[in-house]
Amino acid sequence: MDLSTNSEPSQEHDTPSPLPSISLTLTFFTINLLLLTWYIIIYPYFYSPLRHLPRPKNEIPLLGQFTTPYTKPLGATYLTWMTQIPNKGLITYRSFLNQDRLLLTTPKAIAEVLVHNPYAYTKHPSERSVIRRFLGDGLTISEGEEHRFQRRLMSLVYTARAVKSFYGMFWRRGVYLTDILERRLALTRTAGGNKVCGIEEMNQWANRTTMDIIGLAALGKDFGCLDGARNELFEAYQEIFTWAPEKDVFLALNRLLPRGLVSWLPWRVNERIDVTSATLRGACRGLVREKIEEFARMNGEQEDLISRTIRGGGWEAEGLVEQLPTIIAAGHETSASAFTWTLYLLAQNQSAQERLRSELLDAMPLLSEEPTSDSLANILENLPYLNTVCNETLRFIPPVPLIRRKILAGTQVLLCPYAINHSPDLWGKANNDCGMTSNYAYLTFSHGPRSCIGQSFARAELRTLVAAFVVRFRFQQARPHANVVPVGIVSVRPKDGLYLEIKRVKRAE
Ligand code: HEM
Repeated sequence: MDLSTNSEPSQEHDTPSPLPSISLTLTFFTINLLLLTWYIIIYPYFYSPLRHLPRPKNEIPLLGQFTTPYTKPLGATYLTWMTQIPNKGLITYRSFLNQDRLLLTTPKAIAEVLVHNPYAYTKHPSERSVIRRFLGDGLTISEGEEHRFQRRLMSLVYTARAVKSFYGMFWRRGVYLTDILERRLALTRTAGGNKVCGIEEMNQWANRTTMDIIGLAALGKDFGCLDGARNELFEAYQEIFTWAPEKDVFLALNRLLPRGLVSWLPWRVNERIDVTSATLRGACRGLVREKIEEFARMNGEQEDLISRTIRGGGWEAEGLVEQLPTIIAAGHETSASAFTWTLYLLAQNQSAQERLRSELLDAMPLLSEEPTSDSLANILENLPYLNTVCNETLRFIPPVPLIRRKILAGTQVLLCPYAINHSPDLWGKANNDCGMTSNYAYLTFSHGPRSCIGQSFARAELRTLVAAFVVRFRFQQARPHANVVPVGIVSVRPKDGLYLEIKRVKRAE
């Protein structure tokens, strides 16, 4: 008996035919290929309603336009397009895999999105999901009625009166920073004999200062960052906001792939986000709990932002936990950026620095040893050159590089503060012709119901820190030929730091 022939039929029965699985796989690939062909080629080139709008030339098929070369300020490419491509308020371009983008270029277009229909143009879903992963459900990502409600409650807290009451604290922190730097200078002098100046990386000092300030303003709590105390909250924010190429890839993938998919990828960036956001949430939960207990103990008499918020009513403890990471993030990172870039521009322009110093030194006798918030506000808000320097820096290098909104099946609408703030059409073409032609020519703090709620706070903080620094130190760029490039995720920082050579201004001056 031939056993081998007997066994053959049973083998045929046991092994399933590969045909169904092959055809399933083929169907899967064909559907995906068709979908990709539709989204990447047919829709953008033949159906997109944006396809007839003005657009830049030299697009690379599938790769689209590269808008962030990292050798120029973020937004420089948009500015070039705005000045070179004739348009009536809208320029379109294709990004990676031919995703449509829409750049707004005129006051009318900006007003339509930010002021007339702010809730129709929602924040982009990918941006919201990334911010939610990092910072929770704060004001920056709420929409519609929920946003209106939260904004109304929070506006009661960021009043002009509240901001004025912080001037004394801003000043003390500014002076504290300069005291620390002066002590470091003294050490350099001892070590280096006659050396009378030192080199400091100012962006990290700016971050430490504004983090301590937001801790005191929001919670009445000194985070001790200027003293070099280890602070897990500060470290988590630094990790989030420090630019790295892989973070740009992460953000790009979030815009490209279905929401949630990127967070599944076994990738270091995902692991770090989980760790840092858990740290932030944990720390903020603890801080809110402490604050609520203190509020009850002290009959709600404190004047910090969270105490005022609790006093105003309308929030559950969990709601405050959701808001706090955003308040701290929005309240310190952008301010540090503004302070850093002001120092950078003053280091570039020594005559402006001297002029500012002399205005401040003339005003200083009016200040007592321990000036009150009211006296500081009265003096600093009325110094013309100080305010010009701060306004101009905020215009010239706006800390928030891009404002994004959504229309049409996820198409991104882009408003670029850098490009708008520099537009020759909106600011005049020649030096003697400069001046804002429209309120919307200044986009640093955005406009409308979603504009920066902390604008007055940020302006007061900046003018006070700049004043405290400039009266104490004369400074210049330590590496005069270094190309200091603004890069960033949420706000722009100098890519390789800002190294300043600082020198104590003589006391008699
Ligand atoms: C120079 C410093 C600052 C700049 C340039 C700045 C800029 C901006 C911009 C452009 C927006 C709109 C973003 C968008 O719509 O996508 C915004 C929103 C916001 N900012 Fe600021 N900001 C600064 C400082 C601050 C400070 C100090 C705080 C708080 C203490 C703050 C809190 C917020 C909040 C909570 C929002 C969200 C508002 C909403 O969606 O209703 N910002 N900021």
